Amino acid sequence: MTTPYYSGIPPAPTARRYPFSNAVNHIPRTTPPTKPQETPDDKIEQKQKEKYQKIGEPPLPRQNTKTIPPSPPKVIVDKGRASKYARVGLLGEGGFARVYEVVDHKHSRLACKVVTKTSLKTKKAKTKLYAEIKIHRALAHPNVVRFLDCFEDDENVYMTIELCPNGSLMDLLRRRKRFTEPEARFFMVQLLGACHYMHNHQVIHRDLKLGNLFLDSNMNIKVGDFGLAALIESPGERKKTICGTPNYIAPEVLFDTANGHSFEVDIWSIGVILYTFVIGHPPFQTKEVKSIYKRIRDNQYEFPVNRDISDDGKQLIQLILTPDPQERPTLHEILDHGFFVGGTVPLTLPTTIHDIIPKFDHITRPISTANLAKLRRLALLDEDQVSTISLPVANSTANGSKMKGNPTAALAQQEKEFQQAVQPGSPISALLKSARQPLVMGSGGRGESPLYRKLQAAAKEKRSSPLKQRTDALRDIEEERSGEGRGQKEKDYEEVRRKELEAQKARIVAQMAPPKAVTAAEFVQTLERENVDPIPKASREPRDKDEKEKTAGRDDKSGGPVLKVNGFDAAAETLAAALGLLAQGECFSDPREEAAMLEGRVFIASWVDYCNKYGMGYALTDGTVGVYFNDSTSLVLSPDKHHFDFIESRRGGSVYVRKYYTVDEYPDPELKNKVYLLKHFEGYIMNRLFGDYEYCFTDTTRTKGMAFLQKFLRMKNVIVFKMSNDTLQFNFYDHSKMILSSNGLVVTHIDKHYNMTKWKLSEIMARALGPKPEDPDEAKLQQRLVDKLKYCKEVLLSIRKATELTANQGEGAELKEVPEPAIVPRPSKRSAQPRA
Ligand SMILES: Nc1ncnc2c1ncn2[C@@H]1O[C@H](COP(=O)(O)OP(=O)(O)OP(=O)(O)O)[C@@H](O)[C@H]1O
Repeated sequence: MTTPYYSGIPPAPTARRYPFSNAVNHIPRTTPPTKPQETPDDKIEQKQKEKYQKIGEPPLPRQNTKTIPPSPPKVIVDKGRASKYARVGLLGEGGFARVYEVVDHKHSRLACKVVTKTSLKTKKAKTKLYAEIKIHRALAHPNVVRFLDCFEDDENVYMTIELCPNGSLMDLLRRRKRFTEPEARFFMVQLLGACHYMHNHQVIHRDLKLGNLFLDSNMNIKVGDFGLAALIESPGERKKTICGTPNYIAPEVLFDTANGHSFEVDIWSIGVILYTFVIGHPPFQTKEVKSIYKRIRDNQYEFPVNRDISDDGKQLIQLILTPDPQERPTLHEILDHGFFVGGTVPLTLPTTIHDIIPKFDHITRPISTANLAKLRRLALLDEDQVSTISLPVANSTANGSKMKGNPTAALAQQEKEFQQAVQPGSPISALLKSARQPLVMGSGGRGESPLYRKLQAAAKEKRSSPLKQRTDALRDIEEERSGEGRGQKEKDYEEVRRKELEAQKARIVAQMAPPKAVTAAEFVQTLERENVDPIPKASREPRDKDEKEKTAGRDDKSGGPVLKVNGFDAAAETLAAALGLLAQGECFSDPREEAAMLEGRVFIASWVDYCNKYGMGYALTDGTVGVYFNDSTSLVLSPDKHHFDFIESRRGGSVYVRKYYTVDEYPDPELKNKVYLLKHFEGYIMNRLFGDYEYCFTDTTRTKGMAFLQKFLRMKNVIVFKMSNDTLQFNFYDHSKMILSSNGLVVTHIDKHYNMTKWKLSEIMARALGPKPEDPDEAKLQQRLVDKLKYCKEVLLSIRKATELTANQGEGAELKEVPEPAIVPRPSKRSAQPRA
């Protein structure tokens, strides 16, 4: 960590984020002007720039000179292909482009990068665009943002690319502060896979950083932004351009300009990224760019003592952040490090990691080993083919004809076209035409570079591996070459995910469910046949004095704490306050919201109403299954299916007493029938109702104190559940749901297609007060959220009124006479049947 490899004073920071001068082999090596770009480092750099300007030092790498471009048309038309894209929302903005979500004629959601033609006047801007199209469109890997097409109209150039709806890892890190090591392993394997693919195809990314790692809908990494990427044309070729983002730049880029740099710069950035994942900020970060460079030169960084990082993790970071590029580990050496092979590796990550620190206690060592192997395969890490002539995909010209002649002639032709296309005044169409030509490389590959040798050695090792493994790999490579590979990989990925989830579900069901899934009618028949009449209609007599004393307020196997119940009032008041302010044009806010956002994960995922005989059964999102029996007692089975809590309400539902047992051992024989029913409910719900929703997970760490249903109430448009965790859930009969947690401060909305969004109440109110979103879907959702909140408030106020009227009449299903609120959010198009 403190071994300086480069000596001397760091050069004046003339390092500019050249987008392209060395990015493609046949592009001129002139120094383009600086490029405006937004990154998390910009603030620091801007300040630093001002300072340098005052003291007469050279400018910093990038400048912020942003102008707001006009919006592209609502319907973007690719005249050449007669395709249309409806613009539905702005995803983000860089220094170079604005990125929109668009929908094509097949209703596929894509991202569309829009660059205004007015910003493409300079040779530098044209060069960057050329590089981005040329290199990016030639790459096809499951962990690289897919480049789809590019076209122009009078105002703009458009690049359609794969949509990454979960933002970038920088956004995620900002929310989460840092990631757990299992998450870091998952992300790293995918990043290593993408990098392995790029390097095998002679591409150096040169700007790997959290802001350029995007997340698809399944939280898989997709490397994007190839504006600084470069091709290594001939063996041992070194790049000389100083480029990158300060925190992530390798020392040889800054301090060894004479020798230049190569693939190892990406490996350095991977080390910075790993450190950032687990520590929460980049290793060399300081307020001033100059001191970042100094720290990079001196290899000066440390592991904060208050961060819990494994020895393997530390060691791997130290190995990667080796100043001498030749000493850095290869991508495979990184993967084979103990950090990966000895640690917990999840196969997938849930989208809930945006807000919640995931737990991986259920992943055993053998599962981790299997997951790592699967992840490696899915990231194509075990394929070592080295491309020396041309990249795949770009094998036809813009007009569809095949590239003819030898590579040298083709290269010369491209160079000529490029030179003409980037001249000031030359039309953008000429640039695009040239950029869409297949990417042609000089012959020779990377035969003499150390990295190439290492890759060859790895490939040789692979060739000597067992026949089947080799055959599988070859088959995959074949698929990839035939153009179906990528689709197939994605299918494989989905398949693995599906199988994993099915296996998980099967494991749970196998433990407790009856051997055969029963239909609702069979279920009732079975109980009748076996003469089970487990639920006394009247509440059970209170336990004897001794038992009460033994159990009340205790938190051990036989007795639990007395729980106090909050009514519906708190949420009603919160909503009334927020909506009242909204009516007056003012915005609601509450300082507790931030912390409250971490709550609200556990709610009802599925339910079944057998109140005509036994009670209400339900499964929670964390894997808990409960039954709220007609006698107002409840049994809740833990997600590990081995423990249960028995809960009785006292004093008309104002307190609850909870006792903890295991399904094999409980003292009260009277519980036998209820446990029997609980198991049946569990089998029924898990087999037939419980879905593979993104918001569901299995919290096997919770073996007692599970959340439980306290009250429920059916109304014309909705069934309302009140949970013990201060959550109120409104399930509308069109299958949409509103979940109010932390007494209404956090609102979770699930639409009828099971898409979940989670909001602070103040966020919804602020949006309602702001301008109407351009995106019609977003505007619709915004209105719907406010309407539904109004409805929920009316329901809660009605309940309060009814409760006052029927005071002392009991709880839960007894509250039948609640008047229907006057306003109804949206009439249900489907039949008013609950899910059961
Ligand atoms: N494929 C994508 N899916 C979803 N959002 C994206 C995608 N690509 C980019 N974005 C969003 O758009 C923003 C700008 O994109 P990007 O960084 O590629 O633009 P740029 O102008 O080329 O950047 P730079 O200034 O680094 O050159 C990103 O920060 C991200 O929020």
